[in-house]
Amino acid sequence: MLGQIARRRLGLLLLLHGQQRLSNGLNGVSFNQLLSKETHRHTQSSFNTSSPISTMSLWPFSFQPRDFSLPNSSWSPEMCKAYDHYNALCDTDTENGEEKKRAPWKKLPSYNRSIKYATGGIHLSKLIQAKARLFTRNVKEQGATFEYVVFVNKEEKSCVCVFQAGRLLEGAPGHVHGGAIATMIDTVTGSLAGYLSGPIMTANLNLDYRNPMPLGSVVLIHSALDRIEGRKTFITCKVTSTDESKLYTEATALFVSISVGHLFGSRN
Ligand SMILES: CCCCCCCCCCCCCC(=O)SCCNC(=O)CCNC(=O)[C@H](O)C(C)(C)COP(=O)(O)OP(=O)(O)OC[C@H]1O[C@@H](n2cnc3c(N)ncnc32)[C@H](O)[C@@H]1OP(=O)(O)O
Repeated sequence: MLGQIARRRLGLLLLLHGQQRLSNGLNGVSFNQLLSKETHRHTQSSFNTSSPISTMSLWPFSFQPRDFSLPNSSWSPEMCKAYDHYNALCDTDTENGEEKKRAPWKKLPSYNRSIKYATGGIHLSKLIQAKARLFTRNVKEQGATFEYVVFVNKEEKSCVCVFQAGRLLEGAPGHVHGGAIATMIDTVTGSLAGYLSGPIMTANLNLDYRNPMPLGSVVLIHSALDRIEGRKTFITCKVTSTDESKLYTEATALFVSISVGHLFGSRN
């Protein structure tokens, strides 16, 4: 029984890669209504987290989980500028909540773990490893590691991530570790594949490092759907400077759609 509940919850969570899907679960409340578009308000309100939910509900999140992809004081002016640029391309709401325009761009929210907001009590928590944290969001010090925000263009089936690499990501002296770059590429291409195809796992990731990326720099990670063949979703990716004049890394990735049971050791 608990296994069934966990599988159902995890199925929901794995589907929730996109803001569109997230907003569908908010009882008609647009996710944009929960997010301020003003950078300073983002900075103040993003530290608010909600208290745990003790009762069972079909919705696994509390209403205002902390979104780690909102501006904070560690963001450089270049990071804020890129964020503002893409955020301005997203849907906007009027004051009474009705959408003023429909834009193809959506900002994806980013949590340190989805499970924190699941309900179901102690038994479910044990099943889903309550101490687990998303790798890219597991250092509390802001700006020390991965600062990033992902914007998806649903019409073009592409996305752009604005990424600021913190001082704890050093590889070659003064430059970003290749594994940290690969982590971000996996995260961004995986987010796009999950947004488009539902529950997936990375099957193959190919990287070409073209230029060293200075530590502390802000880059754009552009990802786009190449093709879908049955269970296989192929994504292309390139990492550039914010003015796109410099190419840092190119990549291709293959994601395979999985059943939720795959994560529990079942291949069915
Ligand atoms: C809101 C909450 C969200 C929070 C999330 C935040 C975002 C984070 C996003 C993070 C994202 C990060 C995510 C992560 O980091 S996921 C972690 C890293 N990945 C893994 O651990 C995956 C391990 N591998 C597996 O589990 C299985 O091998 C998979 C599931 C991949 C396939 O096993 P399965 O038994 O299911 O399928 P199959 O073997 O019949 O193959 C099916 C098809 O695929 C083709 N194939 C398979 N492998 C390869 C290969 N290497 N190159 C080329 N092709 C390959 C194969 O030929 C076949 O093609 P065809 O013959 O049908 O044509």
